[in-house]
Amino acid sequence: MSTLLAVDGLDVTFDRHRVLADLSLHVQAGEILGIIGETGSGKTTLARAVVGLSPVRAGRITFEGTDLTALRGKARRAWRRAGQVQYVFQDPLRALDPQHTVARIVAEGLVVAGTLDRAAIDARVRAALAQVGLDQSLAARLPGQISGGQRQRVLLARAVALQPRLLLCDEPVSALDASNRNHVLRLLADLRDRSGVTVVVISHDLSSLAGIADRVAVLYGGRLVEQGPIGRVLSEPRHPYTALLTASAPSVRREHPIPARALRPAPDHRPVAAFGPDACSYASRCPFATQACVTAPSTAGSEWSVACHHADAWRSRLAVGAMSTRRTA
Ligand SMILES: Nc1ncnc2c1ncn2[C@@H]1O[C@H](COP(=O)(O)OP(=O)(O)OP(=O)(O)O)[C@@H](O)[C@H]1O
Repeated sequence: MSTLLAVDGLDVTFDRHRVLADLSLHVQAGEILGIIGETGSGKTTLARAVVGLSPVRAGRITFEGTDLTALRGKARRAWRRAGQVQYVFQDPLRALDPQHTVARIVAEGLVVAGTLDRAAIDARVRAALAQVGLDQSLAARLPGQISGGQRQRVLLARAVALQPRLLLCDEPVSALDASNRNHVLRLLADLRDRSGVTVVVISHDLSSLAGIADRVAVLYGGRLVEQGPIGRVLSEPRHPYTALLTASAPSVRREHPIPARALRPAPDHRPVAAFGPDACSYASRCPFATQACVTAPSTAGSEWSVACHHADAWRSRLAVGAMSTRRTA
């Protein structure tokens, strides 16, 4: 597989608050990459940086060899209009103009791109609706006249109409009930399988990603703490935060034997050092942190990488009592 999107050493700062710190992540062509992390960890900021909506202070974002962070003015607008990367917003109701019909919404990007005539645009809209499993009869409806699951599909149809190379889906199922959630996740996998589009799915719910992603990247406090093939990461996490996430997710918990309790600091736990802005982002919450963690660890490994000074040792320090599985985690 070749690298489609490369993020290297990315720093994003809002009003002196460093939201992403030295973040590097590569997305391979044709894969589904899940990005997981708790609220505020920087997932949306990362996706928005890729489409030029976050203030990048340092680092590079390269898409198929084009340095997006260096694009300015006309070149930037032309690249955007071409629609190679589509960001699918988190909240369908807010992202859809309530006054526009579904057909007009799905056609929007094609009209802006200006490369197709009306008949070709209409054909693309029909194809996009079919691709996301929406009946053509919905084309004349307004967003307020369709269900939440259908609205999410309209957002996807608007994105796929542009035949993008990369779809960045921000929490695509968080507003949906369980059955709609599965449908939309399945749909993303189908889109990838049928058209070869590369998909990045952002979620704070590991269970949503477990069934569809090839690889997963774990963010904590604006830093990448682990990334690798999803099956291996879930069954044998190398970062204590990933281990806690997997232990806390009911659908994946059975795959790995450490109870969540063993991965949280004991009530009498005192951090060993004052952890400043250069420390490991997880240090103050980590039961295994030591003086070494006052500096952020670099990510080691390529196919499966982890940013933890104690990646090879923390398991041996798990308290034996806390490993008992008799009490629920
Ligand atoms: N425009 C902004 N101005 C100031 N701070 C911002 C802005 N956008 C995001 N932040 C801050 O950046 C941090 C990361 O936010 P972000 O939305 O990227 O997190 P997230 O992981 O996507 O969270 P969630 O799962 O809740 O969507 C938060 O502390 C947030 O308050």
